[in-house]
Amino acid sequence: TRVGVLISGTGTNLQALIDQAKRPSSSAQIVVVISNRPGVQGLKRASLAGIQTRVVDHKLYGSRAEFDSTINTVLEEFGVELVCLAGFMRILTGTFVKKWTGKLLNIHPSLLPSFKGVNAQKQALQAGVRVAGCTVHFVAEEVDAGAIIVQEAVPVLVGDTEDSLCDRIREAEHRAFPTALELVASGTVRLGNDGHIEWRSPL
Ligand SMILES: Nc1nc2ccc(CNc3ccc(C(=O)NCCCC(=O)O)cc3)cc2c(=O)[nH]1
Ligand SMILES: N[C@@H]1O[C@H](COP(=O)(O)O)[C@@H](O)[C@H]1O
Repeated sequence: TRVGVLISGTGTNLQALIDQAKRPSSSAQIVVVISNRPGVQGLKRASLAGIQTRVVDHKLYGSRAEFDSTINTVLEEFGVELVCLAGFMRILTGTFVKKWTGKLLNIHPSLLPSFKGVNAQKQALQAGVRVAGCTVHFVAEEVDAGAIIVQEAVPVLVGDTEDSLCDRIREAEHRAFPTALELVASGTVRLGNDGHIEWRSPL
C-alpha cells in the first residue's frame, strides 16, 4: 500500500512509521512526506530515508480549500492510497476528509474521547487522571472524533510534569501508530460504511 505522511515538525512519529515500513513484512511503502512548514526536522528524516518530500506552506494559500486541494494533488501525483497525519497541525476541510475517508489516519496523544484538541497531555495532567495514553483513529470531519483503530495506555506517575508525561506518551505513540498503519495497509482493519471499525475475519 502506497502511503503519504503529512507532518508539521519534528517527525518522531514519522520516523517510527519509516522504521516500520522498512521491515520486509510491511504492507506499507511510504512514497511521499508532505510538510506544511519548510525546514522542519521531519523533512530531513524523510530525505535520509530516501523518501521524496514536498512542502505545501499553508501561509501561501488564500484559503484552507486551496491549501487542502494542493495537498490532495501531491498525494494523487504519488499514487498515494493511505494518508497518515504524523504531528500534522492543520485542520483539514470536509471536502478533503470526505475524499480520503477510510484512508486517513491520525495519532492523538490522549485516550480519546478524553482530552480532544491541542495540549491533550496537559489536559490529562490537570484532570488528575492516573492513566493516559494515545489513540490512532480514522480522521473524520469532526476533529479527534473518528473511529478508533489502536490505543495504548501509559501510567501517570507521581511527580510527572507535562514533559515527562509527553515523553512517556510519545514512546507509546511510536508503537501504536506503526501497528495501526500495518493493520490498515494490510487490509486487516478497515472503516465500515456505518463509520465503525471492521476487522477482517480469517477465512
Ligand atoms: N477534519 C479534521 N482535520 C484534522 C486535521 C488534523 C488532525 C490532527 N490533530 C489536530 C487536532 C487539533 C488541531 C488544532 O485544533 N489546531 C489548532 C488550529 C490549527 C488550524 O487553524 O488549522 C490540529 C491538529 C485531526 C483532524 C481531524 O480529526 N479532523
Ligand atoms: N500528533 C502529535 O504531534 C506531536 C509531535 O509529533 P512528532 O512530530 O514528533 O511526530 C506528538 O505529540 C503527536 O501526538
